[in-house]
Amino acid sequence: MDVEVTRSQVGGHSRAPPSKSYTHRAVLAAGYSDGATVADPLVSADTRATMRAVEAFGGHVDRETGDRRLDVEGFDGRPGVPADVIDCANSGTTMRLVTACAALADGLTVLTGDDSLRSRPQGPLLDAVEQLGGRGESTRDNGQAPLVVGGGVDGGTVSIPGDVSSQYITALLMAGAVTDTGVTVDLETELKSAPYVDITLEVLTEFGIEATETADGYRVPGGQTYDRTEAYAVPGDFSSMSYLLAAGAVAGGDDGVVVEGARPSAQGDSAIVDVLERMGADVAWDRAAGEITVRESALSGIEVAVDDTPDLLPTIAVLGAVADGDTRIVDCEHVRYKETDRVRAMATELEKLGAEVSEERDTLTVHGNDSRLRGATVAGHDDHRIVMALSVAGLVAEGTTTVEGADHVDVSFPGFFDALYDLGAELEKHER
Ligand SMILES: O=C(O)C1=C[C@@H](OP(=O)(O)O)[C@@H](O)[C@H](O)C1
Ligand SMILES: C=C(OP(=O)(O)O)C(=O)O
Repeated sequence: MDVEVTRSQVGGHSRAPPSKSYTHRAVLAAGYSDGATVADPLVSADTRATMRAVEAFGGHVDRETGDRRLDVEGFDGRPGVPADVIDCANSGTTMRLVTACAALADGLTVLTGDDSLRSRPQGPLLDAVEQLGGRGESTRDNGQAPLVVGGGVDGGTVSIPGDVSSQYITALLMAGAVTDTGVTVDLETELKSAPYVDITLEVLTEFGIEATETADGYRVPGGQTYDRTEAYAVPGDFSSMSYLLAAGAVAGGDDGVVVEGARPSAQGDSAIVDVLERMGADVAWDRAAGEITVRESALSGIEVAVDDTPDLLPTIAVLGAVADGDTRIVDCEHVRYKETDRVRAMATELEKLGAEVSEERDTLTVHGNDSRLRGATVAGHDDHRIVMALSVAGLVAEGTTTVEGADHVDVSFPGFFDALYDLGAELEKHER
């Protein structure tokens, strides 16, 4: 599907979808337990991949209750050996979290995914599994999926880089809790995307699991049991919210956009509020009500480090393309290891819309541009975040912007275009 977005104003209330990161963790934590309910989950292509994995390990996810609740029967600590390969589709989180889980099983698990996921780095996590005495192999011997994992690991100490993906640490902590001796993770380099490990620690606590930060990394004691009696409620997703908030800041008029479901949580991507404020946007977060209001404002370029918030890069790049002066997005090398190289993809596509952009390995600079963005046909790079960010740019670009491959929003925000349309955006979907 392609989507044509015509320059238009937006306004009104919109509800943030539930958090992808919390949903993945809650569904898998429920899988490790003897059963639990996840309330207000995100049901999207990525979280469905994690549900499939829980089922492959011997659990069951009852989706009959619809989008409001998932009743998960667990595989009760140790996963069974799957009867078939596990297809993680486009979801890096699923592949990493499931790799460490599969290392607990007595037999072998084969994990694969789509073209994008089969090109993302898994090597450091496979090494970690081997350091724990398990088997962690890439079938092509290139550190990428398909993977073969197993060996019934029982705990130990691993050294792992912190600057490729925090999901490796999340994976090891979640699996480590049910090993005999626990897992100590020593970080070889500074941790990027650190707030995602905070999300993990929060969810682990909610499922009765103890894990702590140490001087060199993290430690989870073994012999623990995942347990949750009350339904676990998933908060709203700040990465998804960033597109709605950016839409309000660039095209929201005087009334602006109000995003509901913005309850404070461990999500680092709530930094989007601060970024908007620093760029000069009229933005206010009522934390008690869980509502963020943003009105259209003249924006100025700033420097933003995205070491903790990689998923905000496409949104900030679009804000930078509309702002006066340069926006420098620094500390962004790890954003190249996502569904696509998002630094390169945003540079390429914003240039098609008339923005001036320069790219270094660790920095993306969007130069202030007096002339307006102009509508063009842009590629979505089979990446939900690129599609959503470019669609927001389409709200301000002169004329019409066609975003190709727009169906990829299903990965994290299936209702994205409906939400934008309901806010008043002029857009048309075209099946290819
Ligand atoms: O753990 C998570 O839920 C995530 C961690 C981040 O990845 P990295 O840790 O690989 O940067 C983030 O980009 C991804 O969207 C979700
Ligand atoms: C990178 C992302 O997710 P994952 O790593 O789970 O594919 C994302 O949602 O932007």
